Amino acid sequence: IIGITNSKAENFSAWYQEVVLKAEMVEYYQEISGFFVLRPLSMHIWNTIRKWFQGHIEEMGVEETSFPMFLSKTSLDKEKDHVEGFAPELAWVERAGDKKLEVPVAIRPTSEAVMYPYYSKWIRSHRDLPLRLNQWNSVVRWEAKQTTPFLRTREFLWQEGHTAHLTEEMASKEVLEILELYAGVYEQLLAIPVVRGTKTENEKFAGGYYTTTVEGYIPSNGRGIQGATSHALGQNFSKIFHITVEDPQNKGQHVNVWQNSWGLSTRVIGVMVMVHGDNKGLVLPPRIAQLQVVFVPVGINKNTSPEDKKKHEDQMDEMRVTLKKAGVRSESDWREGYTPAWKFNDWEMKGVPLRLEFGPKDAAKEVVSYARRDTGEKGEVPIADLATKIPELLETIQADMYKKAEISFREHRKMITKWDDVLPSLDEKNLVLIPFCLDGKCEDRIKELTTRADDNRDVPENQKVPSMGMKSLCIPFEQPQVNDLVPGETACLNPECKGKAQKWVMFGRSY
Ligand SMILES: O=C(C[C@H]1NCCC[C@H]1O)Cn1cnc2c(c1=O)CCCC2
Ligand SMILES: [Mg+2]
Repeated sequence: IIGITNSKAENFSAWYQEVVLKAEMVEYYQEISGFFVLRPLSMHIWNTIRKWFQGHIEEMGVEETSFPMFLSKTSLDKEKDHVEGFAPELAWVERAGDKKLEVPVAIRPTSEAVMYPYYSKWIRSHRDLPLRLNQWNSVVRWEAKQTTPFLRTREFLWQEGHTAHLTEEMASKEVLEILELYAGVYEQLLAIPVVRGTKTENEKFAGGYYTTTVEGYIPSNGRGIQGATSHALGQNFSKIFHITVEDPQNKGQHVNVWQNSWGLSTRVIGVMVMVHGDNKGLVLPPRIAQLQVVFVPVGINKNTSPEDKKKHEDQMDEMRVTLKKAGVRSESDWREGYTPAWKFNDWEMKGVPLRLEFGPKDAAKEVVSYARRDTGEKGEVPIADLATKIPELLETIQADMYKKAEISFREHRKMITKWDDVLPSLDEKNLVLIPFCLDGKCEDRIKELTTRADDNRDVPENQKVPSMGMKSLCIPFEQPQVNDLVPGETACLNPECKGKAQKWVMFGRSY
């Protein structure tokens, strides 16, 4: 059978794996587990994101760089505090050919330790600031946990931006500019709403000063997912790597520069699949779809005369040219030996946003029949109006996909003021906003208190009650303006905590 055999609601993880494989997005790399091949459909999405993001950071004055993919043990040991937690994920090269390496080298899991010795060398005067470099590359993190395409892989493509500034103000301004671009990748390209906020002490990048993040929501399981992070590093790394400039305010004094680092990876593609996909397969937002429109000829069969078939083909080619001129990416499916219905299923599985059916009856009426992938809605467009109506329809699809996801996310963000309402709310696939004291120990306890002892009931997958506890996802920039939380007065929601709530914090089961 073609088409997706797993149901998204019944077995989400099996559905996901099946979709990314059958839609020809990825291939499992059989030779070594945890690695995947990205196929053209995925690379088109990644390249669309890259072009958009690259254009914006160039406007900001960010330049491109490319550093070696290996780092030496010596430079790694320099920042052992922040790396130590990650050491198990480092992949090492010990030998080249049959020669043992004097000093083993690690494959970069991220490039701070590779780049910052050179930041120290290049940044002498405050005139060298701001230094803003970004690189598009891949990194390796030898995950111990189960890997899954796009969401958790041992190698992934990303961009990593690393900047240095004279003052904390200049650095913090950029942190937010970049975060807004990350939100734009999700909201404008992938039709996915995200909540912007700050990570708590427990969840921030340990080597940094503070972390800002865009958080997504997966309706199928009600879990939160980190979308991308923009970190203020403070002066932590410039102290470790001695990146200083003479203070223009008072000569002779040296100040450590203020740094940021920011990253967005191919994980975004996995989020898009999970949020928009359905039981027929992928549903692609038109702005990132390699193929936006597929023409399928109908009503053509062995009784059709060769000249009629030829005429039909020419008309379809003409329509494709019209669409190409209007900036629409389309193909015609003339595959022999497959019924239109078979073709409809195939393109639906691959997520093509809009199908145009064209048969002799349509030709007679000088229309083309359309079917939207997101809603299934059908209709007709006069051939004469293609150049305007089809781009409009694609933008409508993009907007409707976003709207649907935004409503779903908004409806599943619950403000909770009674501790006993937390678990039931999580079990209804919600994220929760709770009055929280911001203390790391309290957060650890909240995770424990909301972890259900797995009683190993052998219930069917979709009734299996998730046992994981809730983590903090972010402190939303947009704090609910209600008086249920008076900072410093309202109690932290954790019943065991004596502390006072400082902020509404979004918690949830998460990836
Ligand atoms: O990578 C970062 C911070 C920063 N790196 C650059 C891009 C933005 C941001 O991700 C955090 N981090 C996550 N994961 C790991 C490391 C690590 O530093 C280092 C060791 C292996 C695993
Ligand atoms: Mg990790």
